[in-house]
Amino acid sequence: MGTLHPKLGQIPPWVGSVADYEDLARDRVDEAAWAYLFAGAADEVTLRENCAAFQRLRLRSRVLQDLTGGNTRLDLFGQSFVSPILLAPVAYQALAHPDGELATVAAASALQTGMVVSTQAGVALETIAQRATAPLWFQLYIQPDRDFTRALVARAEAAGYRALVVTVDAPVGGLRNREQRAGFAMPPGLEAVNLRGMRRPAPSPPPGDQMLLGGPLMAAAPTWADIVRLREWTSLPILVKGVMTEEDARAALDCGVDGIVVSNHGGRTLDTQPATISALPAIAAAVDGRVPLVLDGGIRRGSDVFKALALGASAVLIGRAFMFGLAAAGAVGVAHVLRIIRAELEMTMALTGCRDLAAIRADRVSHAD
Ligand SMILES: Cc1cc2nc3c(=O)[nH]c(=O)nc-3n(C[C@H](O)[C@H](O)[C@H](O)COP(=O)(O)O)c2cc1C
Ligand SMILES: O=C(O)C(=O)c1ccccc1
Repeated sequence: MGTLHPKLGQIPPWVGSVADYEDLARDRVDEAAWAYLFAGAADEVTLRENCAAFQRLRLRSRVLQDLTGGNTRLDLFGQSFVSPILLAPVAYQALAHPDGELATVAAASALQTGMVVSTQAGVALETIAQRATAPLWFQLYIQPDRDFTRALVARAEAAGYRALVVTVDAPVGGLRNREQRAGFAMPPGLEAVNLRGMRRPAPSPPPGDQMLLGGPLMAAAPTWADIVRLREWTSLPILVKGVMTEEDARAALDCGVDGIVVSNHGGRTLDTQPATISALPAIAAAVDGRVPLVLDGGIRRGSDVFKALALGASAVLIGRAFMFGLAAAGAVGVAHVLRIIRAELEMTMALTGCRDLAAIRADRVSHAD
């Protein structure tokens, strides 16, 4: 976590966009933590493409529309949200700012924004819930110890979490060369407190020609059968996070999920996957409105949120965007980033002639030629 930057928390007057917060954050976070927090896998093709693909889309504005009574309200699983922008699950937020998840939940509460809390949070899920006055969802990594996993789900339910977001795209951590080059090591004192007391698989014997496949990690990795079992463990809505193909969207529907998060983990796991916004239309066509879709990856502007909604998402998660705010200025930075993206979304809606989220349809977006 290093030493505190002397200006941590001060926000200069020129800061007005997520990109500005990125500049500020880069200045205020030590290099190794920066590499951990913001790197992508391998050559970072997907990391860049998530953003670039939004920038290739063009808006089609309709003018002189009646915008009376305009709003960004959203109802999902019977829960009401003031905007379709939720905070993505991000592990170990104290790497960005000493207040970590507690700063994020304060900002989410102040702005009535939904927050998805990571299994790998550095603060107990119950403590975060006690601080929250906005809807919380719990991100679940299914653990090798399934009994422990079941107890974790029960804890989240008891603490008042209102949905489970099961991340399925990272049975093994991504290869992040930028992080390796920076020599990142987890600082002492930061741990996955929610997983304390869990049995861990014995370390594997020295491998022969097998390094990963055939080892204990992969043998314990979740499968679709675990999603079916999860359905029996909880009455909470279940979303699977990390779907990038129509085939997997159909498999998720077959398991009875309540929602799908179209995500490539922000380009942190498998590099050279397409941008999420490029994968969305085919997935939306396959799902055909049976469950809501949530998209994350590359959202840095309110116009990106708009494009995701136009192409079939009901809501989006932002990851790095709020983490830039957290790293630069703690809770105030997260709240400011949320205000910025929300204001940009409202302006985009006003200027494209969309009074509410239902008006944001595919005809408002085209591909740049
Ligand atoms: C530092 C960091 C830690 C993350 N930790 C988790 C996690 O614990 N669980 C999870 O499902 N996704 C995790 N993610 C992925 C995010 O939930 C999200 O999918 C991604 O950040 C979206 O892309 P964006 O950062 O471009 O908005 C993490 C992302 C970052 C940048
Ligand atoms: O870094 C990540 O993206 C992530 O999801 C994760 C998973 C396990 C431990 C820490 C972070």
